[in-house]
Amino acid sequence: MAESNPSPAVQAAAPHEPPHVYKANEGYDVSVSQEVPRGLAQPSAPQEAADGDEEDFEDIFEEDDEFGDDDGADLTKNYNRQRQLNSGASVLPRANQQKPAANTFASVDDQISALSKHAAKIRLDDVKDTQDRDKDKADRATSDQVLDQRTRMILLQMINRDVLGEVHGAISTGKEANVYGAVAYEADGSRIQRAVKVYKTAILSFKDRERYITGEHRFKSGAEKGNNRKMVKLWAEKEFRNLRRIHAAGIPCPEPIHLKLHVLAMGFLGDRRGWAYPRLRDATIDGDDADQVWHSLYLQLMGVMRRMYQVCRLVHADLSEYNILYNDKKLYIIDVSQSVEHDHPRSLEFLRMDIKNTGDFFRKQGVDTLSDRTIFDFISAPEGAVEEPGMSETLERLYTSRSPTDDTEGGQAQQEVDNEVFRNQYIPQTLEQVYDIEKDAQKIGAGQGDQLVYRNLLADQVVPAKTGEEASSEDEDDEGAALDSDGTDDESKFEKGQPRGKRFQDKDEKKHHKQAVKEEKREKRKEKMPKHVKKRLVSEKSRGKK
Ligand SMILES: Nc1ncnc2c1ncn2[C@@H]1O[C@H](COP(=O)(O)OP(=O)(O)OP(=O)(O)O)[C@@H](O)[C@H]1O
Ligand SMILES: [Mg+2]
Repeated sequence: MAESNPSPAVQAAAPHEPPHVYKANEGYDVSVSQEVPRGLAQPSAPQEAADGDEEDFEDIFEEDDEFGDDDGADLTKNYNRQRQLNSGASVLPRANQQKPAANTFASVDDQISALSKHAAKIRLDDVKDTQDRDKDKADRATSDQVLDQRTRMILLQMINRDVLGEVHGAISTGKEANVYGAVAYEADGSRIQRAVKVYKTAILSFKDRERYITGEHRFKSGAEKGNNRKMVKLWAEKEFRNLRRIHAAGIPCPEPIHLKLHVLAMGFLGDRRGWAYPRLRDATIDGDDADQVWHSLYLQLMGVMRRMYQVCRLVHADLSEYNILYNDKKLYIIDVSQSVEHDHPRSLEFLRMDIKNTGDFFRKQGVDTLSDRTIFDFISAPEGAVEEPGMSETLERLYTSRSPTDDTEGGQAQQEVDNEVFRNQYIPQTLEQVYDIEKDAQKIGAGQGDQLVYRNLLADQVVPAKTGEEASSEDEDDEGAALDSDGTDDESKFEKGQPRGKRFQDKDEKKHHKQAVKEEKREKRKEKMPKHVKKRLVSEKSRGKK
């Protein structure tokens, strides 16, 4: 029961709840008091205990999951399945028991020995750690990046399928994942660099990740504690899907190539010799035009955030100089496993935090930035360009339309105050969360709707509009129904690039339309068939079909 288990991680943001403590590159911090879920409370190493146990490799040799369509319902299904399995985790023998395994134990054995011929292609001693080049490499090679047997098997399988040719040492070893350099060979024998992100399957910090999953329709049933191997798999899947969306939108990021359980193969962002591009944090930008470059990088990044929001319908949720790589005046977005959809109950809070963190960084570089609120509006406004150079032009216009005092010292102090106010303002995500709806409605009525922080979201976020057809085909009152973002939200809409709801309509027109639909429904209700009669008819009909 939700009441008996009031874990902060599974609750949506309460109105006026202060933003959570944010740690760069780690996302939002959980309060120290938070209980560690059972099943996750175990020492962080070794990753897996089941070395040499064939049964433990079975899922590796199962048919690959389909990632053909980016359908939200799929993930929800996975999650529901996961939840059922987890609810009896200790008594249930194995996840896939009900399904006849494609591979018998013997064939798993055979496959393992067949793969062993590739063993020499995993060469982790070849370390290219760009983050800490001076750290004792040998040390890390022996402690941090030892692969567990399952991971090794997955990598061998990827080698066997020519997804990878060889796997080299770690580019980065972190708390939640290690990233390895790899190469693949094209049909003509040419080498391509790859990166392989291996999520750690026995880590405590994954408990924190629940907040990014809970409330998102793609993970409707909420993250389940317990079976962390499955959790990590879903987490990797989330990064893979998010990467695919971002990549498809033409935003610079690693190309998603292959995913197997907790191992994700992607395009390598780095030079031909295998050195990864530096994080923006470590980038050296000098020369006479350095200021100009920093300014244009700022515009570039704000544009990327807008495009991610409007085209991919995603908020990065851990965007900072740590999760952006830099090369040749271009920014690359990485680490998107925690990125959330529009309908996540905290997506706007995360967006605001992304704006703060990136803004802070550019301000430190001496860039004259726009206020957080201005950027928030720029990113969330449905109208306007969603590609370059249009987005940069919009930003430049925002600079010129600033009050003339803004770039003076006093103006900047004022901006800091404004930013602080904005950061503490409560942003509702749904109509239910609007604190004082009557007051806000009055504001809109008095033509002051522009003062609302969430004004750009009125069309499809706070008051998600349905199309006329959808709205009139429903029995319930439209407001109530419109509040639920149903789990069946079809992501193919996103792929076709269709606008969601009626956000592109004129505001007045929308109001009139809504009124008309309401009117129509009121009329309909008068001659509505009683529910019990309808039920009977429906069941008779369906029986007739059989
Ligand atoms: N596709 C890539 N090409 C080159 N380098 C990469 C790529 N992906 C990640 N890296 C490098 O690996 C580092 C860590 O990657 P990422 O941020 O995705 O992991 P993480 O989830 O932050 O891991 P952790 O939180 O455990 O540190 C990055 O800072 C970057 O240096
Ligand atoms: Mg990172």
